[in-house]
Amino acid sequence: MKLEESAIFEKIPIEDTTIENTTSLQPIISVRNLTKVFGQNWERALELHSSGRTKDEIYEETGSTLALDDVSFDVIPGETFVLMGLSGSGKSTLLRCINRLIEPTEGEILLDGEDIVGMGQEELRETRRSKLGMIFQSFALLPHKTVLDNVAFGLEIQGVPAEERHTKAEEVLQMVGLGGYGGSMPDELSGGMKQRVGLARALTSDPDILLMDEAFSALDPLIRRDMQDELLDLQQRLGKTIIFVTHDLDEALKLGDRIALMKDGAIVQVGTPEEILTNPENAYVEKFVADVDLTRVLTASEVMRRPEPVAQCTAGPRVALHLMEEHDIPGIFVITRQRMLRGRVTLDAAAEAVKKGKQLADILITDVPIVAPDASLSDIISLIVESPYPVAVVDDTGRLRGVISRGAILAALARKGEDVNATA
Ligand SMILES: Nc1ncnc2c1ncn2[C@@H]1O[C@H](COP(=O)(O)OP(=O)(O)OP(=O)(O)O)[C@@H](O)[C@H]1O
Repeated sequence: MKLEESAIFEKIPIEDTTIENTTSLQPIISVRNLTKVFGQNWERALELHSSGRTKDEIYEETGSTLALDDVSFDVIPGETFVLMGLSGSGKSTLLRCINRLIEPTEGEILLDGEDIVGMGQEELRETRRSKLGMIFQSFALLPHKTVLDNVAFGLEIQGVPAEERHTKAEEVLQMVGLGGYGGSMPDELSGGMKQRVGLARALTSDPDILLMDEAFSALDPLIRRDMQDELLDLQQRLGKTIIFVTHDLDEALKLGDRIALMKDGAIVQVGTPEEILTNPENAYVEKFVADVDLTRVLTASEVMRRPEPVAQCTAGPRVALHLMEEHDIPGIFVITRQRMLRGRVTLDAAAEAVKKGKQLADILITDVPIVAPDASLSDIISLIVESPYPVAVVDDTGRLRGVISRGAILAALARKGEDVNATA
């Protein structure tokens, strides 16, 4: 009898929580065949490229650098899309082409269907202002202005009156956890706080898209982790589309709904963190992800068993006992009519209850450990190992999504390990 089978449930419609619904949405950004050559001799560089020369050969002959090589991808509204790759792979160039801080050599970048590459200066300025916010690694704060004025600077340039822009700036400072710091000067702040100011500044004009270039790379590891959590939280609250550049795989796996891995100016794979890890499309990706600790990537929802039948708490001990005997299992979870998890009943306790005429409620074990579907395995593994019973995975509306036992963890790790090895 397997421990993970000790839960039976009524058929609960399982809603897939992946981004499957969003794939039918129109992309907010579509990059098509984007190429960037730095240097005068770009036409010759492109000729050499189409005749099969490498980036280094092209540079040797022309002095020009092929920084982006026919890049195409879509970004879906509300997702965090991470551009990841080693130094020099073209991440920053790609990000800066999106707001045209760098002019692409060839290709299209559609923002909500409009090609930013073809825009004139006025239209470009308006698009940048209303749709795009940028956050830099170096914070790029104005040292002689207060935090409030730094945050309000974009609005000041647009001619927004002082009172209105300060009210807005104060509001976004609150949003990033810096309420009350408006009067401080940038050099009075820690690195993490400075980057919060950078984030606030980008949010003042309420852009749809945030472009973040190695935004947390200059921060100490602990502060960096805090900022990543803060960004995930903000993202959940505000639903912005984020394009996030990083060379750090852990950061990419933590923040990305999808990740594009870049090499020599080209995208070598786009996929969810799980896809990149468990299904690397080529040897380069495989090598890139070889040392990843799977427990930090897998979440509770990927390891849990999806529940099948449920015992309602109105059912009584006789029904519970019947279900357990019928399915040859030692225990069941019990839920209310609203599908909230109430607790767990063991076979022995149910038999006892029937004998003594007790009710189901009298024998419920209610301190069943509960974890959230998106909890990482590394955070919950000790809880699961120490729990005498399977742990319940419950979403934030209280719905029981599944159960995890010790065996399920080992099975999931073995499965993922096999998947990774099978592609080797
Ligand atoms: N202004 C420039 N002039 C000439 N070459 C450039 C320029 N900016 C970038 N490059 C070159 O383009 C290529 C891609 O650089 P890019 O900065 O986009 O890479 P990256 O992946 O962001 O790396 P890093 O993390 O080091 O910034 C590199 O070969 C780089 O040397």
